[in-house]
Amino acid sequence: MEREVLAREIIETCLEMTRLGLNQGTAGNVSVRYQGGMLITPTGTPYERLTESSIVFVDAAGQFEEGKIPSSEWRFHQAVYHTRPDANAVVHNHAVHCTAVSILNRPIPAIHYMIAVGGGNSIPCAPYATFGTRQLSEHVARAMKDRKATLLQHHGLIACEENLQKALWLAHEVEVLARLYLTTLAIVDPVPVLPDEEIALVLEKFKTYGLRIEE
Ligand SMILES: C[C@H](O)[C@@H](O)[C@@H](O)C(=O)COP(=O)(O)O
Ligand SMILES: [Zn+2]
Repeated sequence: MEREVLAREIIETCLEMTRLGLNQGTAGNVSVRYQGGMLITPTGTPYERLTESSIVFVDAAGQFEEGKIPSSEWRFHQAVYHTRPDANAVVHNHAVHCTAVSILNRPIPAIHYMIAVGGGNSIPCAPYATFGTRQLSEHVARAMKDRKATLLQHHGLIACEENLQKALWLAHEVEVLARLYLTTLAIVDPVPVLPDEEIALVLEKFKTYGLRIEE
């Protein structure tokens, strides 16, 4: 796809993320895999101010275009693309319920069968490291080796998918799971969970069932 079209899709994804209540201020960032590297949102820029020319190309070596500064988190986006060849889009946000669970430093367990959207029986919580660091990107790579989403301790959420629409959809689903988890956790701890065999069955069914949107 042409760079300008992808840049517009990135901006639409950012704006939709805010409309869905998944983000606030300049928190979060969005990227797509592009020409061996990625196209990514610039650092510290309110989404409503973004234009196609604000989007930054970062190459495989981590070099970026002159005169533009990519998201401070380009390293963990790059780590996801290395770790997950199936991912073409990455979304990061500070959604309130995901971030609240991350502060408790807990994975989201199999409280609902939709946990399988993340590729397993839990949404993990990657250990804390300062934002923008190589250490954080290493934690992300480890957590997302066998998952499409992870919480970031004391920080937020990352989700990846084959395209931007699906990555945003996944981020929204995980936020719903986090909300369900916190709601039930206020009543009982540990929260009842589905057995691994049931999640394995749902994972199998999800191979042919999922979000259907026209490209
Ligand atoms: C401090 C940053 O907000 C950090 O939380 C980062 O992870 C983020 O969400 C937005 O940073 P960028 O504007 O640099 O993408
Ligand atoms: Zn962040």
